[in-house]
Amino acid sequence: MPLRSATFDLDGTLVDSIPDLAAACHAMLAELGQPPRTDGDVHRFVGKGMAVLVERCLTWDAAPEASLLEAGIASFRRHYADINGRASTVYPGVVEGLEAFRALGLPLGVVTNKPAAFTSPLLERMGLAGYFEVVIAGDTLAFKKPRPEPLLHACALLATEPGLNLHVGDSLNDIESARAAGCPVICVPYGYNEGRPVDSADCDALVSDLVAAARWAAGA
Ligand SMILES: O=C(O)COP(=O)(O)O
Repeated sequence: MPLRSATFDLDGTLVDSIPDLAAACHAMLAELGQPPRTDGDVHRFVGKGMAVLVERCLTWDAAPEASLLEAGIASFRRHYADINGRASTVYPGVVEGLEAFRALGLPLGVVTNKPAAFTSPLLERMGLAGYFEVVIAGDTLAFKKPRPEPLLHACALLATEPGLNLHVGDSLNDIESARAAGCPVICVPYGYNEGRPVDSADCDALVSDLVAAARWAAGA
């Protein structure tokens, strides 16, 4: 059966947001007088939403105290609101790929673990907002990827069945969420997978970029 819609992960799939996420982490840690992290650490820590990113930055021998974590989240929010989109870039092939998906007549959505307060501003600043009919952020629902709910909600809003919605992501969070929701899922290899290379065995296909993803969708 031909596909009826497609959804996309944001960080690591559409946009390389590590420079801004890392800058906000550096500013937060400095403000709280905590040991610094490298950009490489932040690259490994991104994936399960903002609170987990901050918690991982603050975890050395043990998890941070609740009050420190709370202060870290508040500080990160303030800094990232300022920085979000400044040094982030759209990956090569994304605009051409989204145009190709659109040419297939598929309505498109974003399903990200990024909080809503940062998702729409980033899509706007990157010039991508107009491609998407539906945006499900990390705090739109009570559950994030790898739970299936965000993708199921996107499918309902896109008026499609999960089995006919292709999800395109960069990580095991995307793959597990799609598998649990019953969506076909393909991955790009250039994003963030919490420090591991994404494995072609786990998804329906590993494609070099979104142009190749649209070619795969056309043949599905
Ligand atoms: O905010 C995160 O942790 C990751 O966001 P993503 O789901 O767009 O990769």
